[in-house]
Amino acid sequence: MDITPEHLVGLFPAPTPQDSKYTRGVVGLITGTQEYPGAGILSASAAASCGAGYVRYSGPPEARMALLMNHPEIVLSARPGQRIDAWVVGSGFPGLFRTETSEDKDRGADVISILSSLDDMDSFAVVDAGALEAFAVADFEARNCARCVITPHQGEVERLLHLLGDELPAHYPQQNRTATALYLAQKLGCTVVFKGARTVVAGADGTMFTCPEATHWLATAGSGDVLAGIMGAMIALNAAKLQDKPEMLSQVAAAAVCVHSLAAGMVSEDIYSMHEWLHSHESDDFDDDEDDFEDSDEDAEFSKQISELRRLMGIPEIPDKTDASVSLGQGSEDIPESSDAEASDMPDGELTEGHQIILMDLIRALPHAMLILRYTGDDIMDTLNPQNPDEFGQFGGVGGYPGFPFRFGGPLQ
Ligand SMILES: NC(=O)C1=CN([C@@H]2O[C@H](COP(=O)(O)OP(=O)(O)OC[C@H]3O[C@@H](n4cnc5c(N)ncnc54)[C@H](O)[C@@H]3O)[C@@H](O)[C@H]2O)[C@@H](O)CC1
Ligand SMILES: Nc1ncnc2c1ncn2[C@@H]1O[C@H](COP(=O)(O)OP(=O)(O)O)[C@@H](O)[C@H]1O
Repeated sequence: MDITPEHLVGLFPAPTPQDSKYTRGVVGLITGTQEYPGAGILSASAAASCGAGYVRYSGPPEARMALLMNHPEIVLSARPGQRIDAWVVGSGFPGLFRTETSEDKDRGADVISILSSLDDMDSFAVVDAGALEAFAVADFEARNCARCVITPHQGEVERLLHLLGDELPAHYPQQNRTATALYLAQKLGCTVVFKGARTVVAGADGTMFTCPEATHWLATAGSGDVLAGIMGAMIALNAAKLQDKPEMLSQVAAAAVCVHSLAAGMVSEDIYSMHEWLHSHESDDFDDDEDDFEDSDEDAEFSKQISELRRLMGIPEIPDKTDASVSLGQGSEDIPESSDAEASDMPDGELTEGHQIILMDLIRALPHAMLILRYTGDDIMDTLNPQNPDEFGQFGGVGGYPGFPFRFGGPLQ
């Protein structure tokens, strides 16, 4: 099924008086190696910026130093046996046992140990990049696999199948990504996030989610590491729910893909598809009680945040199709020329209360995810408009977003 905006509702719970840093999701990351310290920085920054209550990190000294400078809230130790809701392992590992330093090799061994004890520790894991090898070397029990989300790209799917001494059955068309993801999910008994322009997510129980096609500006080194961190944080935030309903793991993984892709759309200003997606699924569930939003301070704050997000998303400009095609940047050439019939198909720029609730959830995660993507996305920005870098002046509002933390050297320009 398509993942819809409604699937994101409730996945970013706001803190309550009963909460502590431990109840708001503890993420542990073993990511980054001497060769790829950046993957550690990107994944851990993403996890810390996506609302997790507590982030612990283990990686090479360069990554630890950068994280200390930019995210002093991250604790620089993550080991087997610690109480962690969601692990993120493997980003920046060329392979668990093909790392260069003895420290990295020790961390590879830690990854195996962690993945082997997920069920005993009530933990979940996002298994990325080099850690995918664990499935070939360790004899995981099904109960542990069920707690894993693996995040391979095409090359890693092929490599993993090769390591497993397997190949796709002949009747699986090479290009059928959905069938491939499902095959792997059922073979390994885990959730598979098969990354690509249109990422597909398959649960071992046969659940399938297709995510909206992401902006192609995401095709840049490091964006998968950011996704792993966002996903770890979202799983940790929802760990209590997932203990009761483990079948939700594929939904949370797919929702993380959406947050990543929405943030990338905003960062690259390729926002037309995101806008369309948010408007593509009307929800009747929220329309009944219009008084909910009236006459309260929360209402005022809510409206302020919604207006800000609408502004960032360019929503006010959408009703005028001509303006929209000018302002939305890459992808806007797909918007058809004006005609009454086509105009009626355009989003009308109005948000229903259902949409507003969804956006409220997104507001909690997106600005932070955007910042992380901005950090990885210097190349995106440079490539996007090499002639006129000042064009991004209009995006300066992002830097001034309420509560937006100015990390990594200040606001966006
Ligand atoms: N700054 C950093 O620290 C970066 C770290 N990275 C991490 O470093 C590790 C290795 O990344 P590399 O970029 O060296 O190699 P990859 O693991 O991305 O690629 C390994 C092999 O897979 C193939 N491949 C990659 N993407 C493919 C696709 N979409 N379809 C088909 N084949 C594909 C490549 O040709 C290559 O042979 C990964 O763990 C990754 O998480 C990368 O994210 C790059 C940036
Ligand atoms: N052409 C594309 N269009 C949209 N999204 C893409 C495209 N190519 C890659 N992506 C997304 O970018 C991310 C790349 O991750 P990955 O391949 O692991 O790269 P890296 O290891 O360098 O981080 C994934 O989330 C993937 O879905």
